[in-house]
Amino acid sequence: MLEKILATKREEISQLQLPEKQYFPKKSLKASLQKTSLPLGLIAEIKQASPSKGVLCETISPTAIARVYEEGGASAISVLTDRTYFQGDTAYVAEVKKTVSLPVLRKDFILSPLQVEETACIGADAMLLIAGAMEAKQLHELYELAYSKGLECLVEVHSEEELESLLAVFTPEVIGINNRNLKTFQTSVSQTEQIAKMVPKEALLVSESGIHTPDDIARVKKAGANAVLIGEQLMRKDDKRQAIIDLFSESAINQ
Ligand SMILES: O=C(O)c1ccccc1NCC(=O)[C@H](O)[C@H](O)COP(=O)(O)O
Repeated sequence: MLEKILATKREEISQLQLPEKQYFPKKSLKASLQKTSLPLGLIAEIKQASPSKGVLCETISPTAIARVYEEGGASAISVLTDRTYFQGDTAYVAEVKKTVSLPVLRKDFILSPLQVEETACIGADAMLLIAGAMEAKQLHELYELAYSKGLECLVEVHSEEELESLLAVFTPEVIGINNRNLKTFQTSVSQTEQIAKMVPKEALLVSESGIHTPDDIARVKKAGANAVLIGEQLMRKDDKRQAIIDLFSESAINQ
């Protein structure tokens, strides 16, 4: 699946024109995740559809969702900007930035320096880089370019091998372990439990995908995660604020 998405993305990049630059106060993803009021940091995701689950919500208001996520205690908002597979939009980033004071992570398949430029133009604070999408050396170049433009990166791995290749080149400040197998689409927090041991202590660790219960959160926290990235579980709920309260119930997580 990742190959199919990346092929579409390469096609889009060949047509990409930079939008007008949007200016917003910068917010640090890493700092915000470190000073959470919840038992661990929460990157709450705005995602209308996905390749694995199809359409999650017929219509969405990214600004209304972002406001509720902020009220619920999220540390950052992840905004899907890919249109083809996730029904996202690059315009959502600025809309969310105008609405909340949290850092905004642009979630897309970033493969080229031009997309890094675009990410800075649309007003994001941070962007995703996927280790499985390119060589570690190329990822490092995009990472350095992003930081030179004031953007932080969430660097995502799906396996021990990917993390090993990455660490041979550099140690990202924020590392995500994605619990979703991109071939089968199955998710399991045991991915985080397995790979977290290899994450250097100086990196901030985010467990991503397939987090649906307080027990999932308790397990990844115990494995060493500093934060979680949650999409579907929140997007499917009408009362997203209550959904955050239910997921992060202290007693369930700390038992
Ligand atoms: O969500 C998918 O189906 C998907 C398929 C292929 C590549 C990426 C995909 N998702 C991107 C994500 O990383 C998730 O949206 C994010 O981690 C949240 O996951 P979830 O809480 O399971 O919605």
